Amino acid sequence: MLNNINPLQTQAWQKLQAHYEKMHGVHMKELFAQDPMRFEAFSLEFNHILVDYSKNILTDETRELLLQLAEETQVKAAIESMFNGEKINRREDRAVLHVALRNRSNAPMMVDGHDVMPEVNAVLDQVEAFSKELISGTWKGYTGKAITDIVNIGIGGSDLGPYMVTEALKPYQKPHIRVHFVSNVDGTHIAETLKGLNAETTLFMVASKTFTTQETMTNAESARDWFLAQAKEREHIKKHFVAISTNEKAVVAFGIDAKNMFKFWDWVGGRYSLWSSIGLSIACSIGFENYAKLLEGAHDMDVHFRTADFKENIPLLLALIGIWYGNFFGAQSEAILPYDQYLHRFPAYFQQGNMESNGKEVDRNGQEVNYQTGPIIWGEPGTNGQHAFYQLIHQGTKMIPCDFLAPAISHNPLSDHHPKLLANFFAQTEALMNGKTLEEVKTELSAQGMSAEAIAELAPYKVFKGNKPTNSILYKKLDPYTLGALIAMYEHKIFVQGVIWNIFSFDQWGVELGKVLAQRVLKELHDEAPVSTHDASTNGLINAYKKMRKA
Ligand SMILES: O=P(O)(O)OC[C@H]1O[C@@H](O)[C@@H](O)[C@@H](O)[C@@H]1O
Repeated sequence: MLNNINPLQTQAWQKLQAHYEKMHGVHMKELFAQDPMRFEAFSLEFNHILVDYSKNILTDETRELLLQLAEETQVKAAIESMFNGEKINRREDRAVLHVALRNRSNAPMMVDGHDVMPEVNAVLDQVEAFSKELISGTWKGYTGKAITDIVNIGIGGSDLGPYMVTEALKPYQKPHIRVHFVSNVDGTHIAETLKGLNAETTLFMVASKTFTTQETMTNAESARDWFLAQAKEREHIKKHFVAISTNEKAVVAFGIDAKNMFKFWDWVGGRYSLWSSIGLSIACSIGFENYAKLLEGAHDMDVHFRTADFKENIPLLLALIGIWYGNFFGAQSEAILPYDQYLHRFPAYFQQGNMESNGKEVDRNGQEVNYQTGPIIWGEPGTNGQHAFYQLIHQGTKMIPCDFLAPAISHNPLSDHHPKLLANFFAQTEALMNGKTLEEVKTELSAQGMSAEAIAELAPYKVFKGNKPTNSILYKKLDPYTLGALIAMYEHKIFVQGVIWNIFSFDQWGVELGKVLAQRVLKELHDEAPVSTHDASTNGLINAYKKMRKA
């Protein structure tokens, strides 16, 4: 079971607090100057993924104390509880076993005393068979034509994962199958997606764990209307709609053949579900063999996470570094900056992964925490971000620890693009670390022939303090295996942080409020009469909306 330890009560926390007093004035430049082996001491490798965490404000002692924090908060036992299928999602009384979905060793994984692997494998077989039929064109639409376009309809975990992965693995996509994602209840999303599609050759995947989510069901109904406007017969739905869900009753009620339902289980959290049949769109886009490699990469990272010594445990160390900045330096956010265009949805994916998991203020005793929990996650691909928001990272008043990710080999080695991209990747972390002193700026400006007066005026603006922490994650090539490993790495980082913060990472009660409120307001929007049931602002806005629509 999970511990119930307030991290502030640990000895390690007290020691880290004292250690922080020593460390917060230290410049990383000094740490590099003191230790020529710093890169070797603070970097790790995992199957063609190099994680360099040496550009952080930490020493051996910091690492030891952080590792002690992980010991004292019983992270090891928590990892075992997850892998052993214990109900660590306690407020929903569920196990947390997405690791079973990618358990390529096939060793038994137990939930409620039974091995889930046979069911997991059965659904994977179903995914494999279906994706093969679809890709080979054996699966035919209602007029006998092969499918050319897949539309995945889902939101949150039923959208972000498959969308991110299919974008990331575009080089592996089967060219004759296009995949589209519709998530927003804004009718524009589905309307624009359906433009140019042909009902005869389009297959909809309605992806929803609950099969009750308003956005998804509304989009699915509109997709069905669009389809039936052309196909006419309801009977044809079964050739063009499949469902991915845990709710068979609702799937059948929608008109989807139970045979075309791909199930998963309540022990798979939405934001951890791309490894389940929610990954069907991925398998149909890149082929099952590639999807299996994605699972394999994640599985190998799982094994690393479960078995590696803490000092060499990549997800664990990344988690501890995050805690070091969030809880001691007061950093509010973390940026994920992929120097890999294919990963353009990766930050958005982990925005949900991280913020829905660890955006919690109540601990495992039901008490409000008196320390910081989950960070704000954001980011955009480099080099675009450099020309947009890096200014604040370099010279703003906030500390923003950044993860830089990049492939050594590009899928698109056009002329000098990749060396230029990677030059930026290396230069940025170096600049963020070193900064530029006033002296350096002055020397530079005077070499340009500037007058002493002009230098005095301009120089302060050109100073970079540096000492901005970064992790550099350099991988050989973005293939399915590597992507699987990278995703699992971040998932486990989030898990460790939740354990240490003594919060429940696998529920998401905070999302529920909006759903309930929107239902109430929706009823009022269907009525023409002005409303007076809310606060003055909300009443004013709703009534203005009603008036604008009439005018
Ligand atoms: O897959 P369904 O059930 O449609 O849920 C979709 C999403 O809904 C949100 O409210 C959250 O709870 C997410 O974790 C979830 O992924």
